[in-house]
Amino acid sequence: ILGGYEAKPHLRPYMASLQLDGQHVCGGFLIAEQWVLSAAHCTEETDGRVFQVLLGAHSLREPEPHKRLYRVRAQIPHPGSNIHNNKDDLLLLQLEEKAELNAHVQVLPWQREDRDVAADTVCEVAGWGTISHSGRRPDKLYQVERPVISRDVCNHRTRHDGTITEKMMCTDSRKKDSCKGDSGGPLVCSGVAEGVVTAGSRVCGNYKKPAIYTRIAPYAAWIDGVMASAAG
Ligand SMILES: NCc1cccc(Nc2n[nH]c3ncnc(Nc4cccc(O)c4)c23)c1
Repeated sequence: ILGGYEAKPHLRPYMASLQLDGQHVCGGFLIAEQWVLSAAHCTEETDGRVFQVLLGAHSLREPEPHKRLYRVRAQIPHPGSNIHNNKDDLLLLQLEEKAELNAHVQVLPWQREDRDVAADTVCEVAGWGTISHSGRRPDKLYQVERPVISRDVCNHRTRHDGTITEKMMCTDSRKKDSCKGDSGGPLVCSGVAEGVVTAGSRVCGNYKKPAIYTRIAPYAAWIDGVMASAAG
């Protein structure tokens, strides 16, 4: 997160850190007791290894009472996701067991109504991604507020030049922005997850490249289907 600030500990109890060998790779969030939603691009450069999911954390390193690392039973990228574009950039992770819910570990409601969030709506994005252009990685969860910008503005030829589909949304990226390692985290508007951070052009903090999020509502049937089929 660039231009943000340290989050109040455990006020975002849905936040997940997707890790490999104890290293934070991507964000994610709890959408059901045994399911985390993240971004399919997070599995690139992992050469098929399975993540572990850290829940209940504020600090990545320090011991905290409700922090717990979960094994993943299955990683299911959206069938339409690929390495060449940002389309369908979603990843469902089934935990080996149901997460133990408490004040520090909670499910985040996600938007099922497929309607655009109005431009200028201020939403929040949080993560353990880089907090400087030099790539400094925080130990603690950071967050930043960002206004939604319209698809038309985001698709302007000087911005993302028509690549933003109706299954994506954008926020202003001037100075304050998501960045490397924040992919997979939720864009939260009025307490509801509306989008999932996707790296897009990978640029951070440049107003000419607004941040791109995969909208969740268009994928409700896929999410429900995967959770139902793997249940039990
Ligand atoms: N704001 C959009 C967004 C969301 C999520 C991730 C990303 N960026 C990145 N995703 N993956 C990456 N691998 C290497 N470098 C990257 N960006 C980077 C890193 C240091 C300085 C800087 O100015 C930009 C990214 C960008």
